[in-house]
Amino acid sequence: MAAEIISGRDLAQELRQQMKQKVTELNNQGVFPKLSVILVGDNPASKSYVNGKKKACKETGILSDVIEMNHDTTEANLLQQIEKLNEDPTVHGILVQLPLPEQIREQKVIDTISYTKDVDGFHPINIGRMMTGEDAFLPCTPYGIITMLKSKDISIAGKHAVVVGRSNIVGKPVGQLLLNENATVTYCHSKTKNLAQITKQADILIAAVGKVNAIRAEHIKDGAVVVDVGINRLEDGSLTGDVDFNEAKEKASFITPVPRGVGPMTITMLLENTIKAAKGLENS
Ligand SMILES: NC(=O)C1=CN([C@@H]2O[C@H](COP(=O)(O)OP(=O)(O)OC[C@H]3O[C@@H](n4cnc5c(N)ncnc54)[C@H](OP(=O)(O)O)[C@@H]3O)[C@@H](O)[C@H]2O)C=CC1
Ligand SMILES: Nc1nc(=O)c2c([nH]1)NC[C@@H]1CN(c3ccc(C(=O)N[C@@H](CCC(=O)O)C(=O)O)cc3)C=[N+]21
Repeated sequence: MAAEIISGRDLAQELRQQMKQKVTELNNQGVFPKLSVILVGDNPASKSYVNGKKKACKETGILSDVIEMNHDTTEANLLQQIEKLNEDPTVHGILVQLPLPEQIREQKVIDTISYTKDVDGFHPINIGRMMTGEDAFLPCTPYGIITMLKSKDISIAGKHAVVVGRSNIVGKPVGQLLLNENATVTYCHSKTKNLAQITKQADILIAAVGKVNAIRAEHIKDGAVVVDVGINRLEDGSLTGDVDFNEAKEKASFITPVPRGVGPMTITMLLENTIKAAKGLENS
């Protein structure tokens, strides 16, 4: 059986259309949602992601501002810049593009962003609120994944979800959101033994590894839902995920492609979080 492909691009387009409306309504009330992105250094991949975010804001009527800082900028300088944005009432969302140069402590930066403007959902207060199920900014990639599953009426409650990867930005929070939806969740990582034996039990399999072909036919149960988060750039410049798509699509019931899968949904949820921030975290 060939899997149904879940197009993140199509869903993203549909949701962005609805968001335009929401932004217009806010504008009519004198509120102009604005995202400030800080980009440190000139990593080409980061630049390209930031451009994607800028373009998406523009399409939706959200104001955006990109602050570029030198590769050798100090941590103190960056923290000062964040404080300035924290205090600026015209700025609703703050995103510091990761990864950062090695002289800068990533966690220190995340902790400095006001949790009320933390549209990435990386601040410890938002992570804690996500765990307890209180209102929070949800991390964009995990939130996008849950939105994709729901758009296809894929039931999550009672399903065995296996997450391969345990980073703070993808693996851990996607497992938490699946748990919040009443899935039974298993995490795998680089120290996991017999990976295929565990992933083969998954009704919902999330691959967030960052390695080409980390997931192949042997890892997948017949009829599983396969979500490919990986973004790997091949030598010819093309993008591919963590899943061997051609093998997987023959076994899965649903599968997300790369590109045009989870990536566009990540950006869409960032827009959603920026609109939420403009309304005020506690009033949305
Ligand atoms: N589509 C999107 O919107 C986004 C895509 N990405 C992409 O998703 C991928 C993952 O990103 P991120 O979570 O930040 O990456 P990290 O490198 O932070 O995490 C990778 C995880 O995979 C685990 N891992 C590595 N090798 C193996 C293996 N052989 N078997 C099982 N687990 C393994 C690691 O284990 P351990 O913890 O033990 O080291 C780690 O937990 C990347 O390709 C990234 O580019 C990221 C963000 C957004
Ligand atoms: N503070 C912070 N927040 C992030 O959300 C964040 C980050 N740092 N650092 C890097 C990762 C990666 N990430 C992606 C977003 C969109 C696509 C995306 O739109 N991808 C398109 C392809 C884009 C292309 O062609 O280059 C697709 O998959 O179809 C990919 C990856 C967000 N991240």
